Amino acid sequence: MATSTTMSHQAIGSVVSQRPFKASQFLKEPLNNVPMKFRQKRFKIEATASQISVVDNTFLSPSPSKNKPHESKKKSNEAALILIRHGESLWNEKNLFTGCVDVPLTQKGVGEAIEAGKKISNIPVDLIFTSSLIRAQMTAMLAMTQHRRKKVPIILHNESVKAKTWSHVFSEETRKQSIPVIAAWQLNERMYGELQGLNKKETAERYGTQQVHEWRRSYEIPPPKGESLEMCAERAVAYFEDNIKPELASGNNVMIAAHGNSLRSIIMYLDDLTSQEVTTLDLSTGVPLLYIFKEGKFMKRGSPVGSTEAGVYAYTKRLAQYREKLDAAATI
Ligand SMILES: O=C(O)[C@H](O)COP(=O)(O)O
Repeated sequence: MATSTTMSHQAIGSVVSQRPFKASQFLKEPLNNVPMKFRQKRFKIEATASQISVVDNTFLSPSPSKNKPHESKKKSNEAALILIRHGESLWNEKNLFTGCVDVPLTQKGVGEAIEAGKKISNIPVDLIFTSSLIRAQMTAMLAMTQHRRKKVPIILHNESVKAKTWSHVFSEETRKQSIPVIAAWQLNERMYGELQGLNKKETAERYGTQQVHEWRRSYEIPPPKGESLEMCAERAVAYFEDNIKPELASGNNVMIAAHGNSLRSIIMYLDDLTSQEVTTLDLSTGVPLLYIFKEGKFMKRGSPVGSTEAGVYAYTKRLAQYREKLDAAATI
């Protein structure tokens, strides 16, 4: 790995990962299931005895004394996974390379997040993962305002013992009506290096369209002093494997609100795309994608194709039942 790569990862880590975020129950699965391309350079993330899971919170557990909150949960044979790229940001609007610069949504982006929320309003969500960047967090929160289940998304603060203790919720009933939101820097946009803040069109005029296209869409080629998609995948896919997949395997339905490139790397992993195929994968802002995780496999159930909900997703039997329950509750 090039020196600049290592430095860029360290730089990101030192800024945003001062928090404890692992627990023994979520530490790595064997690497056997991880494709070779992600295996070799996988991040080594160690836990200390005092560290806790990203989801180690009593939200999903009836008893705060239990260390493994999910063990008591009835295992389901399938779980929904929703991926959403954030809505338009102020720098998307200005056509600037953004990367890890923390820029909020435009008004259009707010609208896109709300529309995305309408499209997933009948899909169950037990847990939300976002990047540490505000545009992804705004998108997740705005989308959830549209959800028919009306649970309250609550950001977990596990960065220190005090932050965790002071944000504790003491009512089990209230916890049941909440959705834990876990913010993770590993889901951040790729670090765009020395392109951050530059205009995309002007950069293409200066360095050539082909060069800029390779920086933006190739798998291996990093932008100057930034992360290639491959480097972005090292942390985003490792985080997915270590923290999100076990939740899906436990039957928890998960939404991830993140970024064009961190999600491209995760989709490459889910769909088993080659480094060539991923070059043509481009995600629109604010468009949710649905996967079903079943028997260890991810099945893409589609993305919105029209404004009518029936055309949005191919429902599974379980999702259809969830939808029926929401309809029944609405008519009481
Ligand atoms: O960081 C950015 O500039 C965008 O969010 C993603 O940009 P890209 O489409 O150039 O990868």
